[in-house]
Amino acid sequence: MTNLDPRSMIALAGFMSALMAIVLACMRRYYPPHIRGIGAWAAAPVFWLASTALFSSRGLVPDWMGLVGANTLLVLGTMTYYMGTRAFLGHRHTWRIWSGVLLLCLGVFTWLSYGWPNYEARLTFFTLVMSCIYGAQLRFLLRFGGSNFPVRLVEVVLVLHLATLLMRLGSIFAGHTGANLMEPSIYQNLYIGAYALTVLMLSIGALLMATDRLRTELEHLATHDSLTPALNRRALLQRCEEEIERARRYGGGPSLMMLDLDHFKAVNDSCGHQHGDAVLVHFVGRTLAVLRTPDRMGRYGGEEFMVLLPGTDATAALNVARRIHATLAVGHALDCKVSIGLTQWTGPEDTLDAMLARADAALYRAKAQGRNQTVVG
Ligand SMILES: Nc1nc2c(ncn2[C@@H]2O[C@H](COP(=O)(O)OP(=O)(O)OP(=O)(O)O)[C@@H](O)[C@H]2O)c(=O)[nH]1
Repeated sequence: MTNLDPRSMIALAGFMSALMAIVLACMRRYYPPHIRGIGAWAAAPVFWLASTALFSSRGLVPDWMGLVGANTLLVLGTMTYYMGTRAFLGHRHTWRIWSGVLLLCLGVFTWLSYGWPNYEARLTFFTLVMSCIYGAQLRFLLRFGGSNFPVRLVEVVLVLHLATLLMRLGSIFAGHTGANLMEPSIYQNLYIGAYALTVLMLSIGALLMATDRLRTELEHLATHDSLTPALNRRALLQRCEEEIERARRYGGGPSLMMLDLDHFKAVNDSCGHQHGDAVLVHFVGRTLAVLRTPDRMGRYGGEEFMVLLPGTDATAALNVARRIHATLAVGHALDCKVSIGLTQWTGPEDTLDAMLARADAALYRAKAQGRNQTVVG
C-alpha cells in the first residue's frame, strides 16, 4: 500500500467521479423534475472530477490551481452533494452559510499556500472543513432522512468517511503527514482510497434514494384514488380479500361499509363540479380521521366509498358509522350527508362477494328509508 503512487489513486478517484457524474446526469433526464436534488447530486462528482484533475496536475499547473483550486473544488463538490440531499428531502438549501464557508476556505487555502505555506496546517484545516460538511449532512439525514435502505447506506458511508477523516487528523498530530500530498505513505493512500470509495458510494446512494422515491410514488399511484387520499377500488378489494383470508385462519372477521353521499348530483349541479370535488376530498379526510390505523377506506366509484374495518363486529362498526355521521354534521361549508350500508363477516363460509352484496342491499335500504342513516345488512 505504501508503494502505491498517490497520483494513480487520485486518478482512480477521478475516474469514479467521471463515471458517477455521467450516470447521475443521465438519470436526471429520465426522472420526473419534481424529484428534486438530482441535478446537484450530478454536479457534485463534476466538481470532484475537476478537483482530482487539478491535484494530479500539481507541478504542471500553478499552485493557485493545483493547491488552492483543487482543495476548494473538493469542498465545493461535497457541499453541492449535501445541498442535493436537502433539496431531495424537500428542505431549503443553505448556500448562504456554506458559500461563506467556501469563501473562507478559498482565503485560508490561499494564505496557507502563499502567505504562510504550510502543508500540515492546510491539511488540518481541509480535514476539519470536510468533517464539518460530512457531519452536517449526517446529522441532517439522521433527523429527516427516515429509515429506508438507501438513506441508511449513505449514513454508513458518511460515518465511515468521518472516521477516516478523524484518523487522518490523528496521523497529522502524530507527525505522519509527509512532505506533501504526493508523497507515498500508508496514511495518504488510505485516505485517498477511502475518498475514491466514498465518491462512488455517495453517488450510488443518491441513485438508490431517487429510485426508491420513484418506486414509492408509482406504488402510491397504482393503489390510490387520483382525487382523494382514499385507496382505489382494486387496492381496497385486495385488502378485503386478504383480511377475509386472515379471518378464515385466525377468526375475528371484518365489517364492511358501503357509503354513498346523499343528493351529490344536486351539489354538483348547484355549486359546480370543482366544489363537488372539494366535498369528496373533505368527506374522505373527515372519515379517515375517525377511523383506526388498521381500517382502510377506498373509493368504489363516483361518490360511492367503502370502508374495511378489520376484526370488527357489526355493533362496533355501527359506532364507527355514528362517528362518521357526526363528524360530517359540525357545520363545515363542505359537510355533506351520507347513507351507509353495513355488514359483518359471518364466518368461514362468507365471501367478499356475499359481503359486498349485503352491504349494497343495506345501502339501498338506507337510501330508501330517507338517507343520512346507517342500515345493517
Ligand atoms: N364532482 C364530482 N362529482 C362526481 C364524481 N364522480 C361522480 N360524481 C357525480 O356524482 C353524482 C352522483 O349522482 P347520483 O348517482 O344521481 O346520486 P345522488 O345525487 O348522490 O343521489 P343519491 O345517491 O340517491 O342520494 C353524479 O352527478 C356524478 O357526476 C367526481 O369525481 N367529482
